[in-house]
Amino acid sequence: MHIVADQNIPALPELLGNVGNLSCYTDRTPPPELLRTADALLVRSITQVDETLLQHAPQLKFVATATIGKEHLDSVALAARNIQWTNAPGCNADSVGEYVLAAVLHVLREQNRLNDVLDLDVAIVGAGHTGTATGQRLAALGMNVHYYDPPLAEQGDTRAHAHWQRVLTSDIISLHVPLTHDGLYPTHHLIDIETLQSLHPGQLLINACRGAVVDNQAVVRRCEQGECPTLVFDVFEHEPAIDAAMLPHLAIATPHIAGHSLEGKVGGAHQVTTALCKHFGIAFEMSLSDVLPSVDWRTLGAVSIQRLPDLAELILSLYPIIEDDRRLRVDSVTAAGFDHLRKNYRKDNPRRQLNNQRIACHNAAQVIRFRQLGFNAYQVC
Ligand SMILES: NC(=O)C1=CN([C@@H]2O[C@H](COP(=O)(O)OP(=O)(O)OC[C@H]3O[C@@H](n4cnc5c(N)ncnc54)[C@H](O)[C@@H]3O)[C@@H](O)[C@H]2O)C=CC1
Ligand SMILES: O=C(O)C(=O)[C@H](O)COP(=O)(O)O
Repeated sequence: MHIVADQNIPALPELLGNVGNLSCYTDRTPPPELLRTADALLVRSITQVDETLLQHAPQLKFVATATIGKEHLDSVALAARNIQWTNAPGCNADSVGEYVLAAVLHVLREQNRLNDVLDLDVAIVGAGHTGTATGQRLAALGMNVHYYDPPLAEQGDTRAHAHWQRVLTSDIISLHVPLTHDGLYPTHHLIDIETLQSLHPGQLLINACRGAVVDNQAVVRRCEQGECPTLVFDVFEHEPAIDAAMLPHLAIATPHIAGHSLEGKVGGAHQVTTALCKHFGIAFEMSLSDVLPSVDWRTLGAVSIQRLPDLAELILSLYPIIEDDRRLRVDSVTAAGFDHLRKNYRKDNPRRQLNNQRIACHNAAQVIRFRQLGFNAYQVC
């Protein structure tokens, strides 16, 4: 079997072992000479799998994306050729949760508002894998988290509501929806100029889902009026050709790396390998921990969860999100620079998740809160 894969999907040589011959491509689109003999194709979110690509792949039987997002796969074109496909649901949800946690702590610290957390309302827009991972962490800080998700509310999910006005009046609004253009609740330009006009400087809007969920031109227009909300964007319309005019208005801007912890990326690779083997009827028994590089465990004494400055200091020392912002502003405002930064994201020092940090706690309540934040917490006598 010939498997063609994006070179930036980690651990594939170990995972695929003897499953087939692996060829990797480095650009956004795999070259036709590789596609010609491909039986399976493994991609990331930057590869458009559409009729143009499929025309070059007459033998293709299976496509998987090692990402949560799947709008880059043309399901109609794939179905027309009877090609099975899948994404990797939830693979990097904890990574996104940690990204938003770090972003919120950074912004509140800069604004001298860390002591206000118990008064802050958080609207999570989209209560799926990434929204839930994010909401859990912000609730652990003591914030009042609610979930706006009309499709889930309709299905009777009691966590979810459908009150957009409640979103607009929240102190923090964090977006976690797929990019959709049709259906009852399309998300393309969900945040438009009208919405942006209604937000004020005390509010924080975070986009770590897809760029086009927010109208980027409207952001520039809104910010030029002044008195705009604080903005944190990991994703942009028209990536990798982002609108540089937006950057000065963003408190944190990063190159679509919210899901790029090593655990998130290797998790995606593991999920697509499992799906590929299942599709072709091949036995596959490797677990994620077989391929995830181990870390040197560190045991930290629990900082008091009530002392937010200490907790913020700890989390931001483990994931200094502002370094990702600086790299984008310095290196990557061109399309080539943006892509380069993503491909080489922390190559020498991969971002590891907080569950690699052991926290010694003195009571059960502390253990629960630290675990909700994502740490590997345990109780000492
Ligand atoms: N920046 C990054 O690195 C990453 C970005 N993403 C993006 O985040 C998106 C969400 O990921 P997950 O939470 O894992 O997806 P999910 O499929 O688990 O959850 C999405 C939720 O959004 C809800 N939803 C759909 N339309 C909505 C609307 N108009 N208003 C409110 N809620 C709506 C759905 O009912 C669902 O519960 C992905 O589709 C992907 O595009 C995901 C991972 C990493
Ligand atoms: O999972 C998703 O959806 C994402 O957006 C990824 O985390 C980032 O995309 P890739 O860089 O992995 O294509």
